[in-house]
Amino acid sequence: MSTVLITGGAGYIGAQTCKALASAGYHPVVYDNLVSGHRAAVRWGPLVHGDITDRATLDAAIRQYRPQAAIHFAAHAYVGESIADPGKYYRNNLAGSLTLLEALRDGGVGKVVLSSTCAVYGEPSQLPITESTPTRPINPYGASKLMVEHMLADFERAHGLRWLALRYFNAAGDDFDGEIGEDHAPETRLVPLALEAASGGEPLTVFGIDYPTHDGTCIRDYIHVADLADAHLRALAALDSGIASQPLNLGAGRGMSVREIITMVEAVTGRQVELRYGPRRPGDPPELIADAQRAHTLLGWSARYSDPLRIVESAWSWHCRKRERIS
Ligand SMILES: NC(=O)c1ccc[n+]([C@@H]2O[C@H](COP(=O)([O-])OP(=O)(O)OC[C@H]3O[C@@H](n4cnc5c(N)ncnc54)[C@H](O)[C@@H]3O)[C@@H](O)[C@H]2O)c1
Ligand SMILES: O=c1ccn([C@@H]2O[C@H](COP(=O)(O)OP(=O)(O)O[C@H]3O[C@H](CO)[C@@H](O)[C@H](O)[C@H]3O)[C@@H](O)[C@H]2O)c(=O)[nH]1
Repeated sequence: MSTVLITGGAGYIGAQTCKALASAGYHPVVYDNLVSGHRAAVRWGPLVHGDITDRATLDAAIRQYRPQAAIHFAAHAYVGESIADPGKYYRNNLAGSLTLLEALRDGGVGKVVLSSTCAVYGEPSQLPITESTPTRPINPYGASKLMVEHMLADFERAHGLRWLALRYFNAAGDDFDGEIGEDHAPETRLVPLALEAASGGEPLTVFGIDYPTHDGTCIRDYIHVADLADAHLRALAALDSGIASQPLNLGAGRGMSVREIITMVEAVTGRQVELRYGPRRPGDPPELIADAQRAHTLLGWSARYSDPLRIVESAWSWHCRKRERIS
C-alpha cells in the first residue's frame, strides 16, 4: 500500500481527495493544523496535527510514516483576504511550502503534487487559458502559488524532486455520498453563500455588475471537487510512470457568470436568492475559463462530474445535511 502525505487533508478538496485515495488503495496520512479544516473530515487515515511551517513536526511525521509522495493542499486560499493581508499569505503559502519542500527533500520524498490555481494567470491575455498563457498574478494569493511552482522547479534542478502543479479553476460541489463537504467559517465562496441566502440566511452580495462580460458579472470555470480528487490520483500515477514535471490546468472549459450561478441555485432549491449589489472585489479578474487539454492528454483526465446542475445539486444536498446537523 502506497503511503501519501496529504498536507491540508482536513480541508474541502483535501478530504475529498483522501476519500478517493483510500478507495484506490492508497494510505493517506493527513498533516493539517486545522486552521480551516476539520478533524471529523479525516476519516481515511491518520491525522498528524501540525503546521507546515513547523519543521520538527514535519520531520517526525515523515520519519514515522515514510510516505512515497506528498500532495500539498495546505494553504490560505482567499483572493480578497490576500489583498487585505498579504503577509498572512506569503508566510503560510510561501514560507510554509519552503519548509515543507526542505523536509520532503531531507526525508527522501521525491514526488509532490501541488494545489495550484488559475489565479496565477491574473487577467489572462487569451481565453480559454492554456498552461502557456503568461502568468501575471494580480493578487498575493496567486503570486504566492506561482512562487511555490518556481520553488518546485528549482528543487527539481537541484535535488531531483519531481512534481505536478495542478492549477484548479473554481472548486465547487460536494461529495455525492454526503459524507464530507465544504465547511468554512466564515464562508466566502459564491456557491455556498448563494445556497445560504436561498435558505433564508444573509443576502448574497454580488461583487460588481459592470464587468465586460455578457451580463456584467464575473465569469468563472466551476469544477466539481470529485473531478479534482480524481485528477490527484491520476497525477500520482503519472509521476510514478515518469511524467515530466509541469503545471496542468484543471477546469471544465465552460464559464458561468455570477448571475448564472444564482439562477441555477434558485432552480435547484426552488427558492429565491436575496441579493445586494456591491462594488467589484479587489483582485477579481473578469473572466477565467480553462483549456484542460493537457491534463486530458497526459493524465487521461476530463471533467466528468462538473455539469453546473450536478455541482449545485450536490452542494445543496450537503448544505441541507449541514443545517440539519447544526439545528
Ligand atoms: N477551493 C478552490 O476553488 C481552489 C481553487 C484553486 C486552488 N485551490 C487550492 O486548493 C487547496 C485546498 O483548498 P480548499 O478550498 O480545500 O481550502 P481549505 O481551507 O478547505 O483547506 C486547506 C487546508 O489546509 C490546512 N492548512 C492551512 N494552512 C496550514 C498550515 N500552515 N499547516 C497545516 N495545515 C494548514 C487547513 O486547516 C485546511 O484543512 C489550497 O491550496 C488552495 O489554494 C483551491
Ligand atoms: O459573496 C460573493 C462571493 C463571490 N462573488 C463572486 O463570485 C465569483 C467567485 O468567487 P469565489 O467563490 O470567492 O471564488 P474565487 O475568488 O474565484 O476563488 C476561488 O477560486 C480560485 C480559482 O479561480 C481559487 O484559487 C480560490 O482558492 C478560490 O477561493 C467571483 O467573481 C466573486 O467576485 C460574489 O459576487 N459574491
